[in-house]
Amino acid sequence: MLVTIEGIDGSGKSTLIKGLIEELSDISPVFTREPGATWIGAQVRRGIKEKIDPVAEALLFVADHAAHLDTVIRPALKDKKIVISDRYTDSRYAYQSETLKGHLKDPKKWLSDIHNDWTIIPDITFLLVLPVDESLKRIQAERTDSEHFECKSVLENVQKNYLEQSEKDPVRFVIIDASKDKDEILKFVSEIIRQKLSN
Ligand SMILES: Nc1ncnc2c1ncn2[C@@H]1O[C@H](COP(=O)(O)OP(=O)(O)O)[C@@H](O)[C@H]1O
Ligand SMILES: Cc1cn([C@H]2C[C@H](O)[C@@H](COP(=O)(O)OP(=O)(O)O)O2)c(=O)[nH]c1=O
Repeated sequence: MLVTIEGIDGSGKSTLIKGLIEELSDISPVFTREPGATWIGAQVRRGIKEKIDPVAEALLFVADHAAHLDTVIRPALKDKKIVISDRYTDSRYAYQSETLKGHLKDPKKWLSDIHNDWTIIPDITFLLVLPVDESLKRIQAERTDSEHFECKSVLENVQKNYLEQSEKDPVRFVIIDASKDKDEILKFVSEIIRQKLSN
């Protein structure tokens, strides 16, 4: 089973994942992430830092996804493992629909077409939703250097793109009010994963 955790920067994904590692230790899921589970992911981070061309950056994210499927996701699913990924394809649709604006005629169509034949759709996606001002406050509280995605206007549209995605696939998406207490979110998410497993 493939579970993905999505949301804008600062929405609480890493915190939730840290909690799930403990909460779900009895069912030993494979925890992974995008970008970064593969060596290509390391180049993606370099690309973000160096503010490379948005099309090049998008293609690096897609290449990282292809390598991630090949080296982590497919083998784990084949072993009947539960896979939980911190970010996945919905991040691409949400963020690169923004960054590719003005560079491609129809970024959303391009992003959908480029994944279509080969990506693996998650079984369930938890989307952490939070007012952008709150997420920026959380990020500023803990980080010195911010990435080019981490600004109000971009994150407002990124969150809109996420919600648009969730409306297209209401069965797969579970919307989480990320302003709730982290332990309450953790309890809710781990219970849903267990329920889904027992179905
Ligand atoms: N439910 C929550 N309520 C309040 N603060 C939170 C909550 N979840 C995470 N945080 C804090 O917000 C900041 C960003 O959380 P993080 O999990 O790193 O977000 P993300 O991985 O989505 O960028 C951290 O300082 C974290 O402690
Ligand atoms: C996976 C992915 C991430 N991103 C962005 C989201 C983040 O701002 C940045 C780095 O991701 P990440 O390391 O998850 O940062 P954070 O912990 O702040 O969420 O890359 C994309 O733009 N497209 C993608 O496909």
